Amino acid sequence: MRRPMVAGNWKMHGTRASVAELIGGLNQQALPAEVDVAVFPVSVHLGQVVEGLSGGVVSVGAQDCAVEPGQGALTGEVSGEQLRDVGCKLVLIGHSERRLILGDSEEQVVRKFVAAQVAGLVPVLCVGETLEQREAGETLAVVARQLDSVIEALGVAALSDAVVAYEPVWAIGTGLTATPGQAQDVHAAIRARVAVKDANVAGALRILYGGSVKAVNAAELFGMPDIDGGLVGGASLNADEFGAICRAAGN
Ligand SMILES: O=C[C@H](O)COP(=O)(O)O
Repeated sequence: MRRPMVAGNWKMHGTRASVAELIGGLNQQALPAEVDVAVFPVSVHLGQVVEGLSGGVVSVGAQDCAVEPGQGALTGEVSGEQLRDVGCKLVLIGHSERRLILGDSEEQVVRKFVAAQVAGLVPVLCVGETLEQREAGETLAVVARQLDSVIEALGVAALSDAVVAYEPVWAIGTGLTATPGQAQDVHAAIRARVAVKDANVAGALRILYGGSVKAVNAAELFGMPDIDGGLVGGASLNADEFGAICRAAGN
């Protein structure tokens, strides 16, 4: 039985004041004990969020980490160890905005995945196709390639301490959500691909769906057999909405 997870990616949003308000709202939510809940603020707000979230019910993660471990001459980057040091438990790796806008290559994604695990962080590996790729019938091939980069470099066992997030790029921030059936098909394909290497790792692997998840569509998506929760962008900036999505994962 996989434990559901709901993760809120705050992306490049927030000021100290608005983050304080969001923390206050999150602390008032009744969150289901059977769901792992995490939020991913911008790095300059990590300390504030770690300190502000009471009771340790909500884990804190970072949106990216450096390809190199430890400390060194890498201007502008933050290492996995530094993220751990401020209280992070998880880190997003290979979000499509980093791949497509900021130029993260497959090689960098793998190096960041390694750096995260070396630092003791749980990597949340993001995969997903663009609209053009979906329309060309390439969805499963694209997702398989992104998954295989990690499996081929590190072995399938690396996924036993990781989470995968399927995020169709065309559904991110657009209000367009993959139907539960469309999402389930890709999630099942991801699990099957991992199962070819190791059925136990595949069975235990949590695969989150991301792309315009909201309180109104969360329960239906999370009700699919291979969807183990969500990676939520815009809707995670509203504590009440995010709380409702977390509760939908617990039902
Ligand atoms: O990381 C989160 C995803 O990019 C989804 O964002 P969204 O919920 O705003 O569509």
